Amino acid sequence: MTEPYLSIPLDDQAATTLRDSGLRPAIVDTADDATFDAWLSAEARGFHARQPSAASLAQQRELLRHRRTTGVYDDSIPSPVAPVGTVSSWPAPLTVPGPRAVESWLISAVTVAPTHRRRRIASALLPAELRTAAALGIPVAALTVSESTIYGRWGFGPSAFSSVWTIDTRRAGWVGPTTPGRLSFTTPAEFVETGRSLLARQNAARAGEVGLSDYLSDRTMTPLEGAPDADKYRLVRYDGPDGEPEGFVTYTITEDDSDFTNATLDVVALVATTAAANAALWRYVIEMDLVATVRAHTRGVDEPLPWLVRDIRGAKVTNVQDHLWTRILDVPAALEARAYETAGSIVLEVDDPLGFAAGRFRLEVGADGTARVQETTDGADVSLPVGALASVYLGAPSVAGLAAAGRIEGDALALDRLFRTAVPPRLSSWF
Ligand SMILES: CC(=O)SCCNC(=O)CCNC(=O)[C@H](O)C(C)(C)COP(=O)(O)OP(=O)(O)OC[C@H]1O[C@@H](n2cnc3c(N)ncnc32)[C@H](O)[C@@H]1OP(=O)(O)O
Repeated sequence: MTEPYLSIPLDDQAATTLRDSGLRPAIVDTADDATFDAWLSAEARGFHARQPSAASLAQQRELLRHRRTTGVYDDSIPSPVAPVGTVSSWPAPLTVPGPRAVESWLISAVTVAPTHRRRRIASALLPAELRTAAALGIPVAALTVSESTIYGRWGFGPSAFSSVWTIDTRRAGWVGPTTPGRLSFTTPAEFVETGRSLLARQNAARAGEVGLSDYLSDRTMTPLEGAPDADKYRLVRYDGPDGEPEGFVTYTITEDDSDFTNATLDVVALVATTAAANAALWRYVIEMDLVATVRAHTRGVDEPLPWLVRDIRGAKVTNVQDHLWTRILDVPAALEARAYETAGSIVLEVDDPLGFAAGRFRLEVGADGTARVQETTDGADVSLPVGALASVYLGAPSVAGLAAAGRIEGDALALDRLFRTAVPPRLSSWF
């Protein structure tokens, strides 16, 4: 049986707008290899990536067929087979504070050919994705972004930030705990099912993470066709003292030909379902012989590394940036889906020019942290645009900054007390 999200037709409004501009939007038949290959190649071109090889196209066809795939075609150009606009989307659970899960609409592969940029193609496609998600009854949309200046205009807000680390291994030194488990090399072939289930467990336990498709899970363990350094991938698992798997790290090492002791280790993914696994895997990479520098990206902003090393300045955060962006489409469903760490009541006035989330809502949180949300005519305690609501939705400490910027008006402290969580949200993958 076809999933409802795959059979839902093209959004009428976007189709009309694009046709009025001489373009032809279409849902791509991902079972048709030639059409799908042209779409995949156009997407790669849109991100300035290499033209995918035949092997890469075959792999992507296999792994990405489950996505709702949209192309925008310009039949007036000499080679109209390649779309001039692309987007793909699919439903997945988003972990919210509790931890609990809310159904979300993940949007990816948003590209417009440089030859057709700034003709409002993305402006037709993005609201169409939101209407499609709303029609499916999905209360939240989410994406990871190439640029942080694009999606705010459609009501998205940055909801989880990520950090990049550069560790001088000799300076940092290890003072973290000695862990009771066991490390060993493995291979994607023997570990993939275990790895997938570790990722699922890790991600279900942390607000901001999403449920990963096999494609997204597997690329944390095994390089995709054509990935640079594919032959350098190493995969090490950590099993607890009872022999149960608790995490893994995938990494590459690049040697310095002029100095054997100056190699750089790049962490592809470090996945942990326990604090012991997190510590053991960090220790493993930091204490690697011949490695002077360890680099890791897409970590949480609360990574415990500074407390695990002897010299805090040997483990530097070299970047913190917005990573997960969410868009609330149904305020009661989204806010009721998460848990809250304190009881209370607040009336929110939400401004949403696209209409999905606009209104005034009373959020009442009981002693057990469960919320009830209803439309109300009571006076608002707080007024905010839908993008600001997205930025506080998952518990990030963003209220004060948004209030300072004038984007949250009213009792910001009360909002912060209710929404903020002790552990900030994190998304440790790209989609
Ligand atoms: C979830 C993801 O896939 S993230 C990946 C996003 N894609 C990329 O980065 C690939 C390279 N960029 C592109 O393909 C295109 O520039 C896109 C998709 C970002 C925008 O497509 P376009 O069709 O040119 O955008 P469109 O003409 O609809 O412009 C809409 C608005 O966004 C603005 N805008 C478009 N691109 C950008 C940008 N890169 N940065 C900031 N603003 C932008 C436009 O100025 C316009 O603003 P306005 O509504 O205030 O007038």
